[in-house]
Amino acid sequence: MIEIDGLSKRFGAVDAVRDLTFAVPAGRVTGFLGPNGAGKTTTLRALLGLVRPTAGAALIDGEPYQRLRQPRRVVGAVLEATAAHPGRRARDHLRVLAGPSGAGPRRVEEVLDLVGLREAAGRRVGGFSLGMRQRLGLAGALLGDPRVLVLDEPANGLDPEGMAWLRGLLRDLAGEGRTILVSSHVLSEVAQSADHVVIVASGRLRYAGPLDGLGAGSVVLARTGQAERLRDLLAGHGGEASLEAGAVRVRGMSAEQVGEVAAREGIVLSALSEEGASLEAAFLDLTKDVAAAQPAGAR
Ligand SMILES: Nc1ncnc2c1ncn2[C@@H]1O[C@H](COP(=O)(O)OP(=O)(O)OP(=O)(O)O)[C@@H](O)[C@H]1O
Repeated sequence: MIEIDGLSKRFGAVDAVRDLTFAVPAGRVTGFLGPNGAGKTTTLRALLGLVRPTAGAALIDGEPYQRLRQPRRVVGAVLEATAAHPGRRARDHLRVLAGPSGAGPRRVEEVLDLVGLREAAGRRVGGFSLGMRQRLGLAGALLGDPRVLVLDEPANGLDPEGMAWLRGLLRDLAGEGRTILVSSHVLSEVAQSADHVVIVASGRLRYAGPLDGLGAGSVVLARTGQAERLRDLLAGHGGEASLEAGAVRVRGMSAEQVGEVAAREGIVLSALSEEGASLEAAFLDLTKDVAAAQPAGAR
């Protein structure tokens, strides 16, 4: 179980993460999503004790990373796929890593099998493709057989077959009751394996919950000369309504319900439409103000 509790991190003038709170449940794959610069890597680094929070805490099984007794058995992480020495052979790289995690040579062979690198185990890492380095990083993270897995953009460099393999592996690992947090800036990448998502933008939380709750509820657009009045009425009926160029945009109500409220109140509608919100559209909607809000060169 991972808990991010009121986490903030400031780098000079940049608020990389602002008062972020969410939990990552065990037994599921959780996608950690947000556009570039949203604060995902900073959050993951705080979770692994690599960044000191300005405020708040990032906890694994109730403890900050520094206080875990056997950290490599509790959490496995891949933050950068290129961390291995290029001159070292894949198997040797894992054997060196295995030392501190207490894993023996047999475990090294097991993780090589798990990530599909057995054939390439005797080759130097410098000649590996990005996808192979991702697999090697994952093998290293799995050495200690950790209950919690934290992966930063693990799909980078994987071909479609590699992505399908990764999805299967993550699902299997979650099925064993592990806590799996996977970051990505592309929703479609995690949508097929994650059942839970956390979305951040500009360092702030935008959504945390089940993936199917994200696209749930389509958006209704009602065009009328009395947009402000309709908006206020709909808000009174539990709809989340906002004005948009002579129209009211509504979440949380069907087109039929919006039409009924308008008819009852004698408001004439010139158009009424309902857009089924796709996951991608919901994601873009939740993060849309970011590009405009972020000064050029902030990254
Ligand atoms: N060590 C640092 N020093 C200064 N600023 C930093 C540092 N690390 C991150 N930042 C800034 O904090 C913000 C959040 O960065 P972060 O890398 O956490 O985002 P991200 O969501 O992981 O983005 P990406 O998907 O591009 O990796 C960015 O504006 C970034 O420039």
